[in-house]
Amino acid sequence: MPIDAAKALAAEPRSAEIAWTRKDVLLYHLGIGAGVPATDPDELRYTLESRLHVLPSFATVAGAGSPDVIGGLNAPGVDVDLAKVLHGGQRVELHRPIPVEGRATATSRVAAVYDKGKAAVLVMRTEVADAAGPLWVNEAQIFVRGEGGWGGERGPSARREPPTTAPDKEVERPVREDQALLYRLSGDWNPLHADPEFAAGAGFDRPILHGLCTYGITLKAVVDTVLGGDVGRVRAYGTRFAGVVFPGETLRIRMWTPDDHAVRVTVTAVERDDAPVLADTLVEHE
Ligand SMILES: CCCCCCC[C@@H](O)CC(=O)SCCNC(=O)CCNC(=O)[C@H](O)C(C)(C)COP(=O)(O)OP(=O)(O)OC[C@H]1O[C@@H](n2cnc3c(N)ncnc32)[C@H](O)[C@@H]1OP(=O)(O)O
Repeated sequence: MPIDAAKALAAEPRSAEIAWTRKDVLLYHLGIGAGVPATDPDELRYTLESRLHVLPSFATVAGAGSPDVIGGLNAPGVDVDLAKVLHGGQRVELHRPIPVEGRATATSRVAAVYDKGKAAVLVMRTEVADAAGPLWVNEAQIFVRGEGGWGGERGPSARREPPTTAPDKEVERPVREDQALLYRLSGDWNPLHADPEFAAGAGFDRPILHGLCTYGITLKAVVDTVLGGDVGRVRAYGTRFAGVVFPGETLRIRMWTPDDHAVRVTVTAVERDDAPVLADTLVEHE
């Protein structure tokens, strides 16, 4: 059985030591499109080690590749075909700003397994702490096509309507043709994002962008547009991946600021009649 929900949920949390350097942070920032224009002082805080601040979505890649971290798919009771996997959603909660380099312990477990009939949704939760205390919590929702139907709990519904009022801010962000090739160097080597044959086997005309790359591009746009470029103001950031992005497309990022502590966001693909890309997206901030 590819997903044994009972076994996955009963498994003890697993811990792994993770570490990251300024170089990892710089590479991540380039992978989500930072540094354009290269000499813009506002960009240098993402690209120059002497001025470096860490975009909080770096939490999703810090320590990526560490074999004991089950935030990826190596969890007990989970044995799925990578070609059936899509990233369904992501939430990061920050306890404090992420240091530009660090060592920490990541503790991961499968927090929920939902049976959507034609698909399964796995919820992977990872808590990260260093010697000074808790740093962040990651929760990833992983959508596994063709794996439902065992009679399990259906879980919450993802269907919600976007805001109907005009946004307070709107920006466009072009996605480079080689964005996924850069982004994957931060640790997600899934061939779905680079290998045309693998992508075709998964049902796509060409490789698609990592969901977490769109996630990072969007958070940077919100921080730069609404939060005065201050990454330290972000408290939490959640989204649902509502549709694929192809490298080379343009993202339209719309922002609503209903109060002093939240930014609601939608992201659409401009060249495909504003097809939804990110939905149910909220940045909570100071
Ligand atoms: C650490 C992190 C580990 C990362 C692992 C992943 C590795 C990465 O390399 C992989 C990626 O980056 S993939 C790229 C990013 N993701 C995407 O592009 C997915 C985009 N979304 C889609 O294609 C569809 O919304 C799709 C296909 C997701 C759903 O569309 P439909 O099949 O049409 O579903 P629908 O009929 O609308 O709904 C069926 C039930 O599922 C729930 N649901 C829908 N979208 C969801 C989503 N995104 N996440 C979670 N649940 C979702 C619906 O609510 C519905 O359930 P219910 O009937 O109970 O409401």
